[in-house]
Amino acid sequence: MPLSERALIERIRRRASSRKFSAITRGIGDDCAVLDPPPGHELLVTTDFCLENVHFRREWHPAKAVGHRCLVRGLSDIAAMGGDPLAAFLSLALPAEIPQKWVDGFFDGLLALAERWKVPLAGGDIAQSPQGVMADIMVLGSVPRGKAILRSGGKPGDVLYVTGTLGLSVAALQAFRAGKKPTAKSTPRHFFPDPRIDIGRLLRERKLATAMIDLSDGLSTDLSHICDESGVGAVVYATSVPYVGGENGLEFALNGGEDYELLFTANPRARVPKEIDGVPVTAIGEIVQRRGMWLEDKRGKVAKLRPRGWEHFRGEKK
Ligand SMILES: Nc1ncnc2c1ncn2[C@@H]1O[C@H](COP(=O)(O)OP(=O)(O)O)[C@@H](O)[C@H]1O
Ligand SMILES: Cc1ncc(C[n+]2csc(CCOP(=O)(O)OP(=O)(O)O)c2C)c(N)n1
Ligand SMILES: [Mg+2]
Repeated sequence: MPLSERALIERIRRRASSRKFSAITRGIGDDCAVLDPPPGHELLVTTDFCLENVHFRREWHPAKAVGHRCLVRGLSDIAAMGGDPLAAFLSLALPAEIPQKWVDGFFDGLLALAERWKVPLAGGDIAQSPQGVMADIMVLGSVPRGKAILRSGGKPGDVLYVTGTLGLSVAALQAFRAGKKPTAKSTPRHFFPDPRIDIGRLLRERKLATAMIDLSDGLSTDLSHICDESGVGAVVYATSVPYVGGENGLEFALNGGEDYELLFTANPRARVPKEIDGVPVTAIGEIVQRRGMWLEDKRGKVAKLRPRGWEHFRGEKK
């Protein structure tokens, strides 16, 4: 059984004290939080569910990793716009039978990541859930007016880039399904992914990216969002996609999901660094005028690339 609603909110309030943040006039404790965004900036707002047995399993994921991954989902969206996070809000529904120890672990993970990126938890809601933990994270961010990097800016001829190494997160899930016990040590990118906020900001500041998205559903599906919004197509070079070997390596990289890396397009003349903050930045393809997506293999053979990443309502499959 968790603490009472009142006691729980008091505990969160104590732990999440947002006094030291200049953008927060009023944090936890009133009807609304009062925010004071930097002058000349626009607000970014994103919200994402984190649901038991959809996004995590209590028997697979330590509470700390669940809290961390919950906040990462929002921070990664802010990164994908080239923005800086301002404040986070958490709506949390807990089943009556959950131990307070689990709840404390969840906040350990969430607040450690919030601290690392200096994002105050400035409000939220608590309710009893009829079944399973349900967390909805909302993150507000800011970006200089008119400078957000949209999904819609891709142009034919642009080069397609991705940060990091893909497919590691889904590989950990597959290991769980096979009865193995992957750990944060063996697969940190699954349990404790770091959001690519600094990279997103640098790409915006240096005007390098023309379009950007974070990889939550999987490269094939998230690339289709860039293509749809930009009104373009794309060719991906299979041999360039950064993944760790293994028979399913490429499949995991293309369709796995929850990589929380950045996928972006850039003008071919843009000087995109090969590495940013120790994270590799790899050219994996190009944007073309013709709508659709194609995968080119090492012999130059081209096949249709379909969006086969994560989709809710398609039944559990990965
Ligand atoms: N229930 C909803 N009501 C309104 N807008 C929604 C809803 N669900 C998703 N959206 C919007 O649809 C767009 C795509 O959502 P989604 O694919 O979940 O993005 P992401 O992968 O960044 O979370 C976003 O602009 C999101 O805000
Ligand atoms: C128990 C469990 N099963 C499956 C997955 C895999 N999974 C769940 S949701 C998802 C995709 C991302 O989630 P979504 O809610 O679509 O995020 P969004 O695109 O809205 O950011 C993946 C790969 C998981 N993380 N945990
Ligand atoms: Mg979403």
